Amino acid sequence: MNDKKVVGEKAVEYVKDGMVVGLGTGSTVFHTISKLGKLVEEGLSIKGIPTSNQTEKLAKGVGIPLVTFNEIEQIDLAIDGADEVDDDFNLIKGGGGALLREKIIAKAAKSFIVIADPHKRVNKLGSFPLPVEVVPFGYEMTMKHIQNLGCNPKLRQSNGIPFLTDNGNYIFDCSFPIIEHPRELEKSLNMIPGVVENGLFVGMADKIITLNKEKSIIINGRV
Ligand SMILES: O=C[C@H](O)[C@H](O)[C@H](O)COP(=O)(O)O
Repeated sequence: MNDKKVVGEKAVEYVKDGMVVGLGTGSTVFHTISKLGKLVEEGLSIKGIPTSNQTEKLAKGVGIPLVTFNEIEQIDLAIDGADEVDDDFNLIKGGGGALLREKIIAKAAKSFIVIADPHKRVNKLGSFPLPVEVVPFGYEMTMKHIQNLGCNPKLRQSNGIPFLTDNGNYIFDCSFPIIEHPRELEKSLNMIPGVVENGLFVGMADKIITLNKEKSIIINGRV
């Protein structure tokens, strides 16, 4: 059984005719987007707004009509994966480098559903290095300020050169000890000049779709 496929396809049940849907990035939401493409083919009428160039390409490929922010009033629902999910619905995202657009879209959505295979579930965030997007200008100095918050930042590389996000920025993957206070850390990071955004999503997710040990689907909703 493909856990990512199971949770990814389950999320499709929340998509209704006429909705504007925020389309996340990654290997879990791949299954959501593929399934939505099939439903569009069968007559479902939705508009998608992608969180990355990769997702834009995928969504176009499966026939989902896309919109941009200047064409819509609001996003009804955003669906996305995560790198870590804690018991309080806090997330680490950005393993694929799409965290900035993902956060903009999650924030704009009336409802935000996170799909996570069981490996993503943790008691406390921090085993997965936290992605932090920074502008290239002065990144060496930005790195020192990030480091002062108590982590070991590594500049993400791709084929021997710095990885570039869809926004033309760099990513530091920051190994913290366990993150005890995600809200505070999220704010402190974003106070550093040069930091564009970080992968902590605190208090944003409304629903987590995952699997339990027996591989049954569980859906946790914020009360
Ligand atoms: O930048 C990438 C995103 O935050 C992804 O949603 C996250 O990395 C999870 O990806 P996957 O579903 O491939 O594990």
